[in-house]
Amino acid sequence: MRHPITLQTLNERRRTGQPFSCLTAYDATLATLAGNAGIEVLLIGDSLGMVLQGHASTLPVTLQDMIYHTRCVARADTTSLIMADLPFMTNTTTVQTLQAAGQLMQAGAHMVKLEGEAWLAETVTALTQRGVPVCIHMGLTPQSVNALGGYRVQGRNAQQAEAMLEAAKTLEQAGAAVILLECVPRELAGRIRDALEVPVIGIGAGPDVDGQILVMHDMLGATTGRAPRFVRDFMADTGSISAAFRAYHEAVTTRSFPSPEHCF
Ligand SMILES: Nc1nc(=O)c2c([nH]1)NC[C@@H]1CN(c3ccc(C(=O)N[C@@H](CCC(=O)O)C(=O)O)cc3)CN21
Ligand SMILES: CC(C)C(=O)C(=O)O
Ligand SMILES: [Mg+2]
Repeated sequence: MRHPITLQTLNERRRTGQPFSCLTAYDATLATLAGNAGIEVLLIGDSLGMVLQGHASTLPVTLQDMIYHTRCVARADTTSLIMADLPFMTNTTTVQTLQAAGQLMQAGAHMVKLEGEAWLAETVTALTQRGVPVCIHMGLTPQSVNALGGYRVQGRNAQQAEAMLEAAKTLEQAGAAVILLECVPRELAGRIRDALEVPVIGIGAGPDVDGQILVMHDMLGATTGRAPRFVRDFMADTGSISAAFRAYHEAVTTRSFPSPEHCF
């Protein structure tokens, strides 16, 4: 029997300096192929609002949408760790967040991911106390695209960088099991990683973190419009979906992805 990937696996990878790979997945077939290629973490991302549903942002995605896709991925024949995003505005109170997270866990997630910063500390503790491991998504948080004024790199000035570092420490103290950093300067991501004990996953955050994640469609070359700078098309030099997944896993675990052109 194959051993499942757990939080303990990710902690061990962090401790031994062996990066792990993560990918979004929204359906059972591609989740199975990604798991077979060795991808350690499968995220049911609310990016599905854009890549599956055709919306211009992730805001229209509902909890029911996330539950449906989590069920689909959870039926995959895989030992990967399954993480599910809490969609926009399902975190207005701690009670609401607990209920929404409970539904995602019952749909088959092993942990949940929430976008936000230090103001989430109390909610993180409440989830953790009830047996729901939490990943906090910081930096560019796409559910706040209207407040941020676009999909822009975050933490570029010293004051913002210090605030993000302090928030990450607060959230770790509150019980966060994993931190995910999106679109932050490479140097800041490395500093945050070194200040924490939990695994740090990056997307557009450079190589000095413990894991990497991409949206599956992007790494298969299926981006419509201009791809973000941090994307590499692994289909271009492989030619099959399974080979692209294997190439991505290999590039992440050997730290050949991301390279400087994918960083800020
Ligand atoms: N297909 C897809 N890929 C993603 O990575 C993704 C989604 N959809 N949907 C939800 C969010 C939106 N994301 C995005 C979208 C665009 C940029 C982007 O174009 N960023 C600029 C940075 C500009 C700057 O401040 O320097 C870039 O050039 O990469 C980044 C993240 C990440 N997520
Ligand atoms: C880009 C990743 C980190 C995400 O949150 C998503 O796919 O929704
Ligand atoms: Mg998301």
